[in-house]
Amino acid sequence: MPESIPPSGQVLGLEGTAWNVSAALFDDDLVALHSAPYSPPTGGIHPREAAQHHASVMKDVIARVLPEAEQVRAVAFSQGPGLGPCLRTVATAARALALALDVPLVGVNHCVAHVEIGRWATGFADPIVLYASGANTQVIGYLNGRYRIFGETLDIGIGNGLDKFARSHDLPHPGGPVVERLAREGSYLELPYTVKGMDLAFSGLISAAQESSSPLEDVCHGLQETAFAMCVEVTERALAHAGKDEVLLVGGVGANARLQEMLREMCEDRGAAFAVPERTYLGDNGAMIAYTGRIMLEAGVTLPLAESQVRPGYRVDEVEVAWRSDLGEAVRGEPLEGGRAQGAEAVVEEAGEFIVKRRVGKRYRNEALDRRLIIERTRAESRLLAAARRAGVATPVIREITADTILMERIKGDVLKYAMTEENLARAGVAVGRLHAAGIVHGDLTTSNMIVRDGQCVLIDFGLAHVSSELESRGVDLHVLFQTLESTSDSFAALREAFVEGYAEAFPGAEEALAREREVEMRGRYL
Ligand SMILES: C[C@@H](O)[C@H](NC(=O)OP(=O)(O)OC[C@H]1O[C@@H](n2cnc3c(N)ncnc32)[C@H](O)[C@@H]1O)C(=O)O
Ligand SMILES: Nc1ncnc2c1ncn2[C@@H]1O[C@H](COP(=O)(O)OP(=O)(O)OP(=O)(O)O)[C@@H](O)[C@H]1O
Ligand SMILES: [Fe+2]
Repeated sequence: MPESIPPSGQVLGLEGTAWNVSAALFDDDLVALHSAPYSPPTGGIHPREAAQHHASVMKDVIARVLPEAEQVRAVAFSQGPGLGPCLRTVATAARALALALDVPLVGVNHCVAHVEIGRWATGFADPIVLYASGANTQVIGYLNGRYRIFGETLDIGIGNGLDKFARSHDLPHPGGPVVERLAREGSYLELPYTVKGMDLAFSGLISAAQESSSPLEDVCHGLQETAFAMCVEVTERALAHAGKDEVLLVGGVGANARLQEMLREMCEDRGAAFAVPERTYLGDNGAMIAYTGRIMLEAGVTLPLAESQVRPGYRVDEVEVAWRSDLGEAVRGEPLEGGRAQGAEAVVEEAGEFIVKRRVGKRYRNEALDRRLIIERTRAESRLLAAARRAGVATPVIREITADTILMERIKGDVLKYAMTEENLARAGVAVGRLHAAGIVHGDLTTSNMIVRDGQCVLIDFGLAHVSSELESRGVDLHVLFQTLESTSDSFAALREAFVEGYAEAFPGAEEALAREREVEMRGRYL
């Protein structure tokens, strides 16, 4: 390790987690950037072949940017997540360079780098981030020194899904841009829509699209409308839940004009700001690693050689964000402020002892899909609120229902997200335990949807609820809640334990469901 870091100069950044080998130099601004993308001759990306490609072009890519450097202060590299063989190739090059130049190494989390270059390029301070790429689909927000995952895909990344779909129709790789082009010529087609709280799942949608016998343009159109509406819905839910007012789109799929348009419309309608970095900084690139390496270096974060092994499953929330001095805007605002609340789906208005919950049309959503979701969810909500009540779960009493509106009892109490005590979590555990024991799954178990009144946790917002005694549905239900807890509280472990106590008390099948939750959690930690 070098004695001291040169006080000025550039950080060299190396990216190569998957398809792109890219090197860049960054000081106060981008100084140089060069990339050598790998495109598989057939099929998708083969990790070992990609790594061979990376090894063969690495020297040239670095040689293209290095002459632009006056003084290299550090070598930053993508330490993970990504494909093991590719990561190892890049790490080897980075170590050799750092030794040769006698400068420190900086190990950058690839997902954090997507977010940081996005903040740099757009000037956003504290956004909710939709990170939509090949391997990842996550909704991320910053709180208390970490980037937290509010929600993410429970199976595959959206980009890989689009690529897989394209492959099944013998379309070239990457599939995303091809699907986008074809979708412009097609019209809407109904496909499965899967959202669970702030999480989502794409594999059912991709399989259905692959098996459809409708014209390819229509399938592409339907696929985009469905997949992107799911992404925008969970982003809006995170925005409403976290009380932030900026949305940043990053990752390769962020290049899609339709996805950008939908997010922009959602933000306009909510009064939030929306931005997307220019194309160069959206997909994998060396600039994001060089830039993030630089801000990490300035915060004193370097990586001893002995600890520089790659981390294929490195999660964004494992990184201690030492370079941000702010804490991030904590969950704020009052429930039903001014007698009105706007969730991700509905407008809720106070009416004396009642509230009126009306599901409003979403401008970003295809009209047919919009209508279908509003009707399905209003119907599910009224039916399952009542069923849960009959099973002894505290829920609001319903007074009147129309196709898009429910008039229900107003629950006067503390919304759990503003009252996260162990005692209240134990009460929430009892409520969810009773619900699961009755064969009902909530589908949107966030702390915004629980109100503590008279020592009891009342469950609201049953729009995504369904009847199910499947272990998987229960596991996912719990996972959605735990993820929300983890993303908004620093005392996650204790709160979770308190919840588990209440849950186990009320539900004989608790142990099995909790075991499945852990399995679901591990599945999210892919790559
Ligand atoms: C871990 C890392 O290696 C990985 N990288 C990655 O996925 O590459 P990225 O450049 O962020 O995104 C590539 C994906 O972005 C999609 N894509 C590119 N242009 C697109 C477009 N116009 N519409 C939809 N998808 C698009 C491609 O189909 C491909 O699946 C990641 O960030 O998850
Ligand atoms: N019966 C009720 N009594 C009191 N407050 C309520 C009631 N129903 C809803 N609210 C308030 O309105 C907010 C939004 O309601 P709800 O969660 O039902 O809407 P949504 O649009 O489905 O939300 P989401 O963003 O979770 O999809 C709640 O977080 C809560 O603060
Ligand atoms: Fe990426």
